[in-house]
Amino acid sequence: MAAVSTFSSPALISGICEPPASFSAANGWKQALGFRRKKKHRVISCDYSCIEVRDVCYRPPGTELNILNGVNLSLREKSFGLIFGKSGSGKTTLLQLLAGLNKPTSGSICIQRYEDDGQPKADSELLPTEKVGIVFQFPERFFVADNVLDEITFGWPRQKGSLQLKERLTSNLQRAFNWVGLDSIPLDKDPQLLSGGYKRRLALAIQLVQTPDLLILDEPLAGLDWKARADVAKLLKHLKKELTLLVVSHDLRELAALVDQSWRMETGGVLLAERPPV
Ligand SMILES: Nc1ncnc2c1ncn2[C@@H]1O[C@H](COP(=O)(O)OP(=O)(O)OP(=O)(O)O)[C@@H](O)[C@H]1O
Repeated sequence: MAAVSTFSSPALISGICEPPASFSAANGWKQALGFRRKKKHRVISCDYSCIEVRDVCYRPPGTELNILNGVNLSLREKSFGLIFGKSGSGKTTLLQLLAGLNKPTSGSICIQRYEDDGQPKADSELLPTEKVGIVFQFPERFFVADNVLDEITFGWPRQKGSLQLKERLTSNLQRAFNWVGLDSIPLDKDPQLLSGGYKRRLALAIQLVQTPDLLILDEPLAGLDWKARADVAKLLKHLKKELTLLVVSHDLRELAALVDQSWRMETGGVLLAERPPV
């Protein structure tokens, strides 16, 4: 499976510049042939993409009540989005829709590209779920292997024909370990013997190996001591330079400084743009 980035590349800078005067003089033949000096022209393109949740409602199959009611949000690439709100308001339900674990009852979840002046560029595309990573609350409870290497490669393809994909994942692995600061941990260490903070780093690395464009985190600081919480928050600050992060959390104080956009989920599954109350 080829990794195709659905997000726009970093700002492109292209320019058509005149050569220096001395160079032009040496090329007098241009004038002889009637070439005109081109006006200096520099184009800086800063088009960007947003993940957009559009009017999404969700009602679990066989139930009578919507958990989410007309949810809208737009999160710019390589930014940090935070959703907070009361327990039971529907935050995790929304994350599950974004990760493709359930389908909205109505509405859509898309990638929309924009020109640098904010005008939409062509039609939006549905968000490809293979470009979304999700780290659940207390991810260490789902560790299955007895060493770090087996844990991180647990979901990798086992078929013989998937050599190319495995090679790509292996090269991603080193980068993911560097990103999360796991490079000093022996690969044969039992994941259950890692500290709380390092277990979270491992859970992040497992997702980062797949090079997601959007990484979703449900309560990434829950259950950690103050030092590990500070370390994971610092790591998330670093990660948002590389990819888009959408986080559900009650730990607003630690995360407030990272937030680019935030929303409160109200009881009844309504989402309102709001700064975290810290
Ligand atoms: N499959 C389901 N069927 C019926 N109700 C459900 C289902 N899944 C979730 N709910 C209900 O939907 C509501 C929202 O749940 P959700 O887990 O999304 O809330 P939350 O905001 O993430 O809560 P918390 O902050 O406690 O994690 C809850 O009342 C929950 O009981």
